[in-house]
Amino acid sequence: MLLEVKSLFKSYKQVQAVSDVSFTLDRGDVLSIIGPSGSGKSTLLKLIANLESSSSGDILILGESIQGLEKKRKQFLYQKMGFIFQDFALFDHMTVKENLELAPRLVYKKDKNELSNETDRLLKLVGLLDKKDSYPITLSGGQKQRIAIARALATQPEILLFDEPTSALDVKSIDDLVEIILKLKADNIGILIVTHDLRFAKMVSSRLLFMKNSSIIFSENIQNIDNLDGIFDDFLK
Ligand SMILES: Nc1ncnc2c1ncn2[C@@H]1O[C@H](COP(=O)(O)OP(=O)(O)OP(=O)(O)O)[C@@H](O)[C@H]1O
Repeated sequence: MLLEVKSLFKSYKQVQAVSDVSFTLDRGDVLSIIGPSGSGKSTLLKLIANLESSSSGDILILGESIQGLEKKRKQFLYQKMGFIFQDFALFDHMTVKENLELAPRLVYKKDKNELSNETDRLLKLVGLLDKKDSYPITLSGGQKQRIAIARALATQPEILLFDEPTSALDVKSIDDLVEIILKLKADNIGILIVTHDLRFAKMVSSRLLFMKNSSIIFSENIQNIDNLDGIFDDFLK
């Protein structure tokens, strides 16, 4: 199992943001967490990405609990996880190539040739090899996101986390994103997506988790969901 979330809780003073959330993510799974605003989706993603600490519960990466681990082992496990932020978080003063090569250069100490070959491979995967020497400011929202995906892949993660990936995209860019996610799924990467976008979730997911009032109230494999829109209408009531 790539990722296992066990009875996770998070509260902020009076607010219970995440209550008793459990699920698993396996290789080649695309899991979308859907829910109304304030239901706890972003908090859950932050807990998984180690950007916030939980009040209780456990997270296992590649079968290993992250609790009480020594720093190096924890770092190693978190390197298995790539995060694509809603605002993409690219470094504007660096070219696309420099953005992609920063982390692998620091983490894996690869030489220039190796880095350059890997950069070309990743940029081909996201269809943007011709933007290698461009600066992020010259790219469209959809292109920035594809670069953010390539950058996340540069450290060879097995799990990818996406926060609201379609929020800044036009229809064509969403179609491109769907294609990339399905390629990554076929490469056996486990993908967790937080989204409001049911149409998109339907196109990429193998399983949907519906979150409401800080808990997962319903989880179903996509092939078992016939009338998705009907379910969602009921769910939002
Ligand atoms: N840093 C914080 N301090 C206090 N309360 C917070 C904090 N972050 C989130 N919350 C609260 O936790 C609850 C869940 O918020 P969260 O952002 O996880 O929801 P969400 O489902 O991601 O919403 P949206 O779809 O609008 O982004 C909300 O009531 C929110 O106000």
